[in-house]
Amino acid sequence: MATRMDLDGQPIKPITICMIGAGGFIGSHLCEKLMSETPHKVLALDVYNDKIKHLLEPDSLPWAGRIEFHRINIKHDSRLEGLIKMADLTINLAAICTPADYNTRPLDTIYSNFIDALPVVKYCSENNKRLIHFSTCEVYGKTIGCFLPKDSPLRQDPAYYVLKEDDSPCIFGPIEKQRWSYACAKQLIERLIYAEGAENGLEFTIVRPFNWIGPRMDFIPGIDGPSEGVPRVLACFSNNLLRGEPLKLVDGGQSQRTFVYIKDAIEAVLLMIENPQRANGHIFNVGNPNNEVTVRQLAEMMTEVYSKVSGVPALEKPTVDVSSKEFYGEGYDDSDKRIPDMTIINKQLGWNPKTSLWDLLESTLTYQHRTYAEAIKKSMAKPVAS
Ligand SMILES: NC(=O)c1ccc[n+]([C@@H]2O[C@H](COP(=O)([O-])OP(=O)(O)OC[C@H]3O[C@@H](n4cnc5c(N)ncnc54)[C@H](O)[C@@H]3O)[C@@H](O)[C@H]2O)c1
Ligand SMILES: O=c1ccn([C@@H]2O[C@H](COP(=O)(O)OP(=O)(O)O[C@H]3OC[C@@H](O)[C@H](O)[C@H]3O)[C@@H](O)[C@H]2O)c(=O)[nH]1
Repeated sequence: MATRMDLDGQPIKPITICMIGAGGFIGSHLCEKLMSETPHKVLALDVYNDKIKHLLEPDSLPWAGRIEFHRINIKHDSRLEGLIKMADLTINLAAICTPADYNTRPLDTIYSNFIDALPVVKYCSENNKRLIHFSTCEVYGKTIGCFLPKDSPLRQDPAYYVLKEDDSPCIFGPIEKQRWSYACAKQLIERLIYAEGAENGLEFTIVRPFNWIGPRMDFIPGIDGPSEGVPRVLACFSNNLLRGEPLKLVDGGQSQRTFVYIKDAIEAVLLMIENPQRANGHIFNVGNPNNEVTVRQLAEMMTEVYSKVSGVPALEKPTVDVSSKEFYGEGYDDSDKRIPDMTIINKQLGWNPKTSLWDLLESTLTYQHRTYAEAIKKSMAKPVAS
């Protein structure tokens, strides 16, 4: 492998990375990238490893010996500090991060996103280890614009909706809207990491992902996850399409999101890993401001793309409305609009997303169809036990 150079033309030394939550959606793509394109070593920590099995076996893989899986629940495992000490850099991805859990399992959500992340921050700070922590775009909460009258022309002004790391406020709903338990826990851990940097010199980078999507995201209920489970929107809509059911639009599907292809976003993370002098002390939005749609438009586009890649004609009525109370239960609330400002990541790392929403849906839904269509067909053919 040729020596890799950083953005300042300096050779990059191979490092050891302790990756917590390496078996999840983002972790699996990051491990794949690090193994196939870099000389770095990964200590992969998670309670599951299904999504990285293809990187761990067999022993003949070109990167054998550079990735080690440790089945660890960071809530209670004394091996955590030792593994952080063995590494040059820790990346913490571990979290409960599906909205269906925020209002129905608020305690688990708060513990997972704040309490369980505390020892990781502490061990990094005490042992002078660099930390890349995964936060979320949800820390911005709602836009200022959504509080303006519906017909206010200011709603069209980017100053009222574009989300900037060093400028935008974090606006959450009332405590009884437990949806915000996740955003609030993430905000507090960000503040703690920032304070460790300010008071104790911790070298940190905080990542705020804006709806990264692609293959291996979450699970398909009843196939590789619980039948009653509610994953994030990509997997919910994929599941509906695979089963030939209408896609459920929560509260009319009016909320807006920007989606970025996981493979584009992983490039940004690699730049952070390999350019510490440019990434340390920063909070980065990582998203694609050009890929904005309402959830309704996302449903329509996914329906069209799925029909193209699978050859299965779309339903006459491809969507159905459902209330958030019915779909998520009491205490749900929503972010209205999420457009990332890209100034800081552009300036520090020169990163820009590349893939259009149509293209990323085409490759992702091709993957979903290939991976799940047969299994769904079989499961639907089975008689239901009475
Ligand atoms: N995917 C996105 O668009 C997105 C958006 C915003 C924020 N994030 C953040 O990025 C991170 C990764 O997200 P993801 O999409 O890969 O989610 P994911 O659920 O696929 O991955 C999280 C992984 O952490 C592991 N984990 C959770 N608790 C653990 C524990 N106690 N001990 C060990 N492992 C544990 C899980 O088993 C899982 O494999 C999360 O912190 C999430 O909040 C993701
Ligand atoms: O079947 C569905 C699922 C979801 N939705 C809607 O689709 C939108 C997106 O839902 P997602 O499940 O992807 O989750 P959100 O974008 O709201 O939050 C996510 O954002 C950033 C991360 O921190 C987390 O991964 C998650 O909190 C929401 O408005 C939701 O109400 C539907 O209309 N139908």
